[in-house]
Amino acid sequence: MWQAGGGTANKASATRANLKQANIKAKKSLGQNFLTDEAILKSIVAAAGVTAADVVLEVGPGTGNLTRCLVATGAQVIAVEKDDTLVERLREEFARTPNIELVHGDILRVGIPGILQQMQQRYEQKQQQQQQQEQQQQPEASTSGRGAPGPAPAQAWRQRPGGAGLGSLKVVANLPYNITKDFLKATLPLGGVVSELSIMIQHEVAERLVDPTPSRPDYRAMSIYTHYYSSPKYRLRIPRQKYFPVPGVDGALVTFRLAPPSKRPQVPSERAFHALVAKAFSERRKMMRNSMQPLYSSLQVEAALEACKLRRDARAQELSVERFVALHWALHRLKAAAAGDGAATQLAGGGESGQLAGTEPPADAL
Ligand SMILES: C[S@@+](CC[C@H](N)C(=O)[O-])C[C@H]1O[C@@H](n2cnc3c(N)ncnc32)[C@H](O)[C@@H]1O
Repeated sequence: MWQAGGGTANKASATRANLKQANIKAKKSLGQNFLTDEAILKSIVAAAGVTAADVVLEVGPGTGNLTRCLVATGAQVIAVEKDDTLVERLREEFARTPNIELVHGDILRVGIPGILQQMQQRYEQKQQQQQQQEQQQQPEASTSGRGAPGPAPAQAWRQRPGGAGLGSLKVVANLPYNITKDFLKATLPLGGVVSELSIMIQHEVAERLVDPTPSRPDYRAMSIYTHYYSSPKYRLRIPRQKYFPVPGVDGALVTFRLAPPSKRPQVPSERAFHALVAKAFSERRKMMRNSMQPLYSSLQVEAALEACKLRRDARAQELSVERFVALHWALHRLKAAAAGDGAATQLAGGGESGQLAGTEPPADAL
């Protein structure tokens, strides 16, 4: 167990000494830069608005510095760690802490829906065990006057508002920088399951993601993706010296309030919409009428731009989320008119069957 850990006391500043004593080297491949400033850790928890009523998912608890602060709020914490050695240490430290569930795994592989499923299974297993215990103890309890045993730890998280975390789950994480984009791509569309993400990301990336102003030199498809699914806010800059080992860049805390599906801009098909945006930005210097094939012909793009009162020579970086939405509808209507109503319904159907064939955004287009 970490010398300075245990209970709710946090000694993040002792991280370096603890790692050295345990002969553990921070792994660059897992983005292991641990936050060592207790005041900043507390500010993060405060900015995330974590209370005892919350269910919180932490990605990458690492040496437990942020985890201890989250646990101390009384919230039910689910912490997912990929590193074999660190997860064992965390298991030792939190063995007797009722409001935390540790999961050994890769968040990008398991995903948040997978984690919630695991929690549900753990809950059901513990419930079964509890029932068996109750049956065994019944004769004794009736003679000694003792009541049934208290709730199993996993039961506590289920009893929170939002049941099994649905709709109210908060994600708080000092994310490894190398998974930021993949994590956001997978998690931003989970509004309705997750209410808010409060995550530490690279300062420059944070500045870029929160600013929805078209024509910035670093305005790109990921900006549209982020603002389509969420309202992001830059909360706090974190100097690089507050981490161990010290990374080459500053960090920043950003909160993303996720929009549930009913509150997002309505489009004929979300996948087709993001494919359109990715394609438009894939050759950002080109006019869109020249960069959209094979999804749309130049003539279709020109007609749609005109219908949206946009210039015929418009480029992707000039368009806001709202204008992309309008363009998507205009293109959809043009295609539908050309193909007839039956095809229009297919095109707009949503879900797997409602997508345009071959329109999956390229992995790095965002
Ligand atoms: C930047 S450190 C943050 C550690 C700690 N939360 C802190 O603030 O000091 C990132 C943590 O995420 C873990 N990690 C890296 N990739 C992961 C993944 N794909 N799934 C889950 N954990 C991951 C690392 O092992 C490391 O513990």
